[in-house]
Amino acid sequence: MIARPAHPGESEDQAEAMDKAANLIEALPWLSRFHGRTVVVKYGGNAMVSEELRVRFAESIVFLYYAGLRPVVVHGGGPQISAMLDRVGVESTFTAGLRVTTDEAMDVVRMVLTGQVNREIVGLINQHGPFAVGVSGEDANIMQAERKQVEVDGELADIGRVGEVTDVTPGAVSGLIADGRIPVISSVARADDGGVYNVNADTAASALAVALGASKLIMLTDVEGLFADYPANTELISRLDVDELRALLPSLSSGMLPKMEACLRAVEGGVPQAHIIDGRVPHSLLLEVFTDRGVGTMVADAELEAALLTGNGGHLPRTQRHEQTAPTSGETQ
Ligand SMILES: Nc1ncnc2c1ncn2[C@@H]1O[C@H](COP(=O)(O)OP(=O)(O)O)[C@@H](O)[C@H]1O
Ligand SMILES: CC(=O)N[C@@H](CCC(=O)OP(=O)(O)O)C(=O)O
Repeated sequence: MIARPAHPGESEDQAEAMDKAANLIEALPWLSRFHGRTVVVKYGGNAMVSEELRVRFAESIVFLYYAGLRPVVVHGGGPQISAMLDRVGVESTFTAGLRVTTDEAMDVVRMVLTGQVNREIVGLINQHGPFAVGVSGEDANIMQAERKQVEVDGELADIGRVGEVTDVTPGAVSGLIADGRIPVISSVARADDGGVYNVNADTAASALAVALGASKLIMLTDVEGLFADYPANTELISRLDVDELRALLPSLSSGMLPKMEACLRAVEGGVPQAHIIDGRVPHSLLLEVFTDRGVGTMVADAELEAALLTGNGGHLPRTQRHEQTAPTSGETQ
């Protein structure tokens, strides 16, 4: 199928070939900008619900790798954990978008994330070559955590074995990257007392992106991006800066709260761009990295972003491509 009618004197085959070439060459400035850069990709459980999506995701990661970027995958698996908890008859609830994790539930979380989901992602990537190495956030003390305290209606609530990342030791991950591998990391961490903690995968990805000095954090989920006034209004917010995001945070709920907090922390921690994209769209990752329009919601720091793009002939379409700005918090709920 061709994207435009053939010009006079041009065959449909020629028109199709020209379109393909134009699509490829559109990637050139982005290839040059992100060559050799570390990109942390958070793969959410809702974006891995079909075999087709998982296979396409692995292809996108390998494409980034061959294109000269250094992808690091940090994955969740919330729906997969919930399904296993159901199967073994352990109840679980969520508070502020986080799973209340009993000791019993923690065993299941660890088994599903590190033993099942991690293995599957590694296996799919390695269909293309010996690239992916799976690790848990516990390995080599990559992620250390302490028990997280959450405030609910002005009171501190105990949500069990949920970890707040206190420290990231990225050496083992950097070593894998330097060895030409693609690290695939599950969001489980250990605390000083030796206890194992369940870390929200958005939070884990953000902490790793900061510690690795990543150029981008990209989170795949099951919506187009951040909606202005969910669920009443599903108008996509394409771009927002950290001040706009700070103002918006108190109005956010469920899964989007940890996600947007994670974006904020990443950008505050020096990552120039953090994105929420629709993981249900095959290869949305490639559309985000390699096309001028991008997709989803981008949180960016203008100064860091300009520095990231410096040295590329002053061509800054990425700062202009997300034209819509965020509403103020008063407009959102
Ligand atoms: N403002 C919002 N914009 C978009 N999605 C929202 C918003 N508020 C809550 N959500 C919910 O957040 C979900 C994504 O978070 P989550 O289920 O934790 O995904 P993942 O498993 O990918 O981390 C969406 O499916 C949607 O139901
Ligand atoms: C504390 C907490 O909520 N941990 C998450 C970890 C997995 C995760 O974050 O998975 P998604 O990215 O698919 O949501 C959980 O138990 O579901």
